[in-house]
Amino acid sequence: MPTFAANLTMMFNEWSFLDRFDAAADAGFAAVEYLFPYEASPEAIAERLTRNKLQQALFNLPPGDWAAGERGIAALPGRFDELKSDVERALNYAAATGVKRLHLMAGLADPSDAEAASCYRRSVAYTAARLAENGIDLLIEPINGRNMPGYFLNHFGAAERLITDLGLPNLKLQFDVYHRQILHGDVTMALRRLLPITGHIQVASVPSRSEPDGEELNYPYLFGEIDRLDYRGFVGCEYIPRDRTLDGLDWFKPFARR
Ligand SMILES: O=C(O)C(=O)[C@@H](O)CO
Ligand SMILES: [Mg+2]
Repeated sequence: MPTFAANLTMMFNEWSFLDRFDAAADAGFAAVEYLFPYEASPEAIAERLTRNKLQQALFNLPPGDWAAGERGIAALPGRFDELKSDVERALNYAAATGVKRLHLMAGLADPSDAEAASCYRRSVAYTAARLAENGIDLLIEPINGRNMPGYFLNHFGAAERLITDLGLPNLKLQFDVYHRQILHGDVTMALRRLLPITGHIQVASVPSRSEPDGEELNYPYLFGEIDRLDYRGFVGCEYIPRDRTLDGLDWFKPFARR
């Protein structure tokens, strides 16, 4: 049975950020993820995790100036020093939360730009090495251009090539089924082939990015496939509830912690 992590950036928005931990645990989740922890203190997050016996599945390294439209800095020339201090900041939260995987966002840049490609490679290699010293995996995630126009890492093949080329044991793929379906389709065959390099899976319905309970993808089949593949990691529920979060959890009831 997959271990689902509630995505607290998208789900449980009826509560304040820290109260979402309690709400997710009350709803039966054993793990949580979110985009960014940085507006709360590491200690406050750690306290909520402990109080609710929750595992921290994932969060992202700092993404640059998100409010100004940045979506990561790894592929952006001239930002390497900032990236290095971002890695230390994320490691501080990782130590407090016990998370074992972090996602590095690439940023908005032309994937065919040689300078961006070289910056990205250097940033990924540096971050993976620094995280390895702390027993943490680094994830990279292809993101579709409808949700994030101009995002550098917009192809599963490009992510796979970089992971294979660098050959770093703690560099892995964040396989977001929603992005995969929009970018390329062929979800099941891709899961089978890419599972050995996959460090985290995320789910949402396509096209609405809401509960994984219908529309274009057959999630009961895909959850079964994830089990048949003997995937031992987390499945992040990175979806925007159609209405109130608790009203949309019928799909999750068979998996809830009791
Ligand atoms: O957008 C996604 O998909 C993610 O997983 C985020 O971490 C990046 O915005
Ligand atoms: Mg995702």
